[in-house]
Amino acid sequence: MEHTETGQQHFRSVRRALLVLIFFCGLYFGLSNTAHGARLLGALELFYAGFALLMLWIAERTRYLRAWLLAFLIPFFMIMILAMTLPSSSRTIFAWIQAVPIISYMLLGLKAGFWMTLGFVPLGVLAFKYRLLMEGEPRVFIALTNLAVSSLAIAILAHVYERSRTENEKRLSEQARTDPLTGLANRFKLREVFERETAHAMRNGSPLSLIMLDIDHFKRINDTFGHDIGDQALCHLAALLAEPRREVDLPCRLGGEEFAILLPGASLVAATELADKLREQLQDRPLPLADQDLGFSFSAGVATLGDDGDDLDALLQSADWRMYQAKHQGRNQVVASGRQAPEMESMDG
Ligand SMILES: Nc1nc2c(ncn2[C@@H]2O[C@H](COP(=O)(O)OP(=O)(O)OP(=O)(O)O)[C@@H](O)[C@H]2O)c(=O)[nH]1
Repeated sequence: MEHTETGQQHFRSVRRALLVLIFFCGLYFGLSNTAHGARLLGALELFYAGFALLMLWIAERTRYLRAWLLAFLIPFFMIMILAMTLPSSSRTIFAWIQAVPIISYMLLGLKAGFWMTLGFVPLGVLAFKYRLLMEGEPRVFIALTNLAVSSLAIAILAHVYERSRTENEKRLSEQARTDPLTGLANRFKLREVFERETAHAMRNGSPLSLIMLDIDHFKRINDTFGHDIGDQALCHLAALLAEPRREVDLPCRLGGEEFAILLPGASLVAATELADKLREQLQDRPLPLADQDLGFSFSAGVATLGDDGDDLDALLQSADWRMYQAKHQGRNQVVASGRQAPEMESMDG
């Protein structure tokens, strides 16, 4: 199941609604069955009304929600099917078979929803057949077909709905992590990947470095050639940064004409060499325009995990300071040493 913020909110609202519904149904049927003498069934239904209330409370607190939901739903469906086979229960109880796919997909998501539906809907249909035969129903086939086909239709709809919902959510979540102009990752994704890669680097004692780069005199490009050509220059550089190297490298656009590349496994020296190589490649590869080639350059600062800080902000700060140092020294160059992030300086000094 997706774990985006919107996905979590959707899942939470659906879960609350279904659990509240199960609570009220359990309460109503529990009381009514008890009043009509079906004490065991009534007691089980009242128990489940209480369990649904407890689940509402647990769901907000547990780290093992999926396991709790399975522990809630599997006996719930088993009791439902057991109730169907009892001669004392009303035959209309079989309408609940159709709720199995909805409850399963909405509470458990696509995969677990599919397996729960596949397990319990046929069981419910079999229970219905048993009940019809027990009661000497003359038109068993047509009654069974009605229940099986309507349950299948609901199962298919629940599956298609849940699949397209998760796909849409995935697409939206990808969009939120992508810079719309260049198609590179944005700051949000950089932070996400940084957290993951830092944990990995610290576990394995491997290096991790960051290059930050900024196009030189970009305002001049905009002013001279227009904003559209400025955008083309940004995309041109983005394409160069995105050229395949190692799969773990993450080029991203931080905003405006500022870019960064996260380099898991790369030392400061290796990252500096890469920044310099990219700088030379950009010089050899100007942006082709209709009547001329537009050459431009960038200045870059490089920082590395550990020596320049342990979090992204510290690394960005060091790399940013060095990048501006490169600008002051005449632009079109890479700086990999000099002032560190303030907390690192105070540790050193
Ligand atoms: N075309 C285009 N321009 C942008 C975009 N985002 C920011 N800019 C422009 O980028 C320019 C940045 O200019 P400055 O910050 O002065 O930097 P610079 O001209 O590159 O000068 P130095 O960094 O000192 O070399 C501004 O003119 C912004 O309007 C964008 O998405 N597209």
